[in-house]
Amino acid sequence: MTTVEIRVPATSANLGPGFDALGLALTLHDEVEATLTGERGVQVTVEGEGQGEVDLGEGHLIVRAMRATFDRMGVAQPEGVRLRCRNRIPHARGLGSSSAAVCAGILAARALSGDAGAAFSDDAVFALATEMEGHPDNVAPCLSGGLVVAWTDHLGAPHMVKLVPDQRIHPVAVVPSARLATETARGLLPKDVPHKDAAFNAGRAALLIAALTLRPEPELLLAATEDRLHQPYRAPAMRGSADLVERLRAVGVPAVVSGAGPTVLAFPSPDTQDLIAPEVGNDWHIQQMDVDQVGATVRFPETR
Ligand SMILES: Nc1ncnc2c1ncn2[C@@H]1O[C@H](COP(=O)(O)OP(=O)(O)O)[C@@H](O)[C@H]1O
Ligand SMILES: N[C@@H](CCOP(=O)(O)O)C(=O)O
Repeated sequence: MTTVEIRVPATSANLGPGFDALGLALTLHDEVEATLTGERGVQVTVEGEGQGEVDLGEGHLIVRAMRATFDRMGVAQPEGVRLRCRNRIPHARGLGSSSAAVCAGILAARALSGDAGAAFSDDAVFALATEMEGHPDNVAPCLSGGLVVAWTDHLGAPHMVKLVPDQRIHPVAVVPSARLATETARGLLPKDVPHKDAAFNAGRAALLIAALTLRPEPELLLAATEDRLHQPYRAPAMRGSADLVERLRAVGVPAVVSGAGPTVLAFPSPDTQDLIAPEVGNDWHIQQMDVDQVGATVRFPETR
């Protein structure tokens, strides 16, 4: 039996104006222990988020990502796979749970594949994860940590540049009990947007990089986190999140919808961090985070 332990972070995509382009890795992690058992069949146990909800067989997202990776590497599918999942990233809240699961499966399969795994590059991992999950703005920070600019070239290949946010950036996630599937939220977007809104977002996204890495002052972050490309169109499906973003911004706390929502991500300063709780209702959970600078990790446990 060979076992590998994978740790993958939550991610917040878009960050307001950086729709499908910017993402931040957060210090909230899922842990997966993956074992090739040598016996036939798939065994999955889940503790925490998704327990009692996700498929425990071949339909489990991590199993599917492992299978896709063995196929892509040209490695025979193993007889048996056992997964022990300890999940902390809430599902369907805009914190990149599906991206974390896909990255965990691909990294596990690579680590368990000897020479074929060693030949499977980090770029190949990034490409397969993006192909499976669809959002390089989640996948890239999940794999690399930090603040990431991600894009896809004319051939469809994803690329990333990792940046280090200023040490004064301490994101706060405000997570509702309500869920919204990313696919549903994407369905609300229009086919075309006005040119002036695209220009508005281009300027704000560029400013956001400057504000997050060099000048994390509240006034700059407030301007830099404005968005006209996705949040307004998705607001009817997450009225509570849209209202909370508006209330937080009104009291001077830069706030955005995290990913496709409905979690709200805020960037308070030491002066404004106490202003968040009074704006938040009972069925929301406030989680103080930090930026995960490391990204996904792979570790072989010591054999006894
Ligand atoms: N750790 C996991 N194990 C199995 N399935 C998962 C895991 N994380 C996410 N998923 C699947 O992905 C779905 C959420 O994906 P999605 O709608 O893209 O939201 P999110 O913003 O959380 O990524 C879950 O409902 C579940 O089916
Ligand atoms: N850019 C994507 C990001 C989706 O992130 P998720 O964490 O909600 O899956 C989008 O906005 O659709």
